[in-house]
Amino acid sequence: MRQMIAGNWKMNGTLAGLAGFAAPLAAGVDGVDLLICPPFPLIGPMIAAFAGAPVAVGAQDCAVEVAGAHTGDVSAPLLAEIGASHVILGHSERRADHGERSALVRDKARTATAAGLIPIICVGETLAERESGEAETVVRAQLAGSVPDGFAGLIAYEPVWAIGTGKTPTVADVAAMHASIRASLKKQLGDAGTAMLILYGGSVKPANAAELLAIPEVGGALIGGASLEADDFLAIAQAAQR
Ligand SMILES: O=C(CO)COP(=O)(O)O
Repeated sequence: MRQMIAGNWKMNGTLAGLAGFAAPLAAGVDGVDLLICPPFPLIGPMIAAFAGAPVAVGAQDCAVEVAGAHTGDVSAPLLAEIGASHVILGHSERRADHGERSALVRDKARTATAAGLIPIICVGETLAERESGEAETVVRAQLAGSVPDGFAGLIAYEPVWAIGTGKTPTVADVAAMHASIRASLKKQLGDAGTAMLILYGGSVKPANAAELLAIPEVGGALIGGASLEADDFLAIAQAAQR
């Protein structure tokens, strides 16, 4: 299966830095889908910087409503209109910082899909949940709540304790979680759940990418810190399975 290497810039990046970031990535990486999700104001300029390059540009969130009196929110139809292809939904930082619950993530996924965006729904357990042996139960519940019927998008498994910490789960733990997510998706979505890409996210770096990306049912990576430097992002993409 063709893997996707996606960057989540979070609240990082500058307009001044875009051209320097885009140039080394402009040729793409054969056999691998590339996506960068910068902050909202950089989406349009990044699409322009990657014009003609095989690199998609997406958003990190969208509103559940399509338009109206929602100060500070950004609508999925507008994101689609300016050329965004994907939208990350339910990232643990949005669940933690903005109180986003799974039901809202599910409704945002419906709105995004209707607008023509491809959602990437994030799930993942906290350290306390992992240490108490509840990781798979927590993630199953997040999937049941966040993934709408008929969903056509991607899932990203991001253990909260691995994000920005330099810690990663063991290969066996990633394999077990991705197998569990696959089983949930098949149960919820039938055939559509069989081929859906399940990305791994959390401290993916050039040094550990090959090992993580070779794990069965890992369909690619969602990368925070290491997506900010083109060389690191490219090195991770080159480690992807083809
Ligand atoms: O949250 C992440 C991507 O969405 C992962 O972030 P890091 O790669 O910085 O750990």
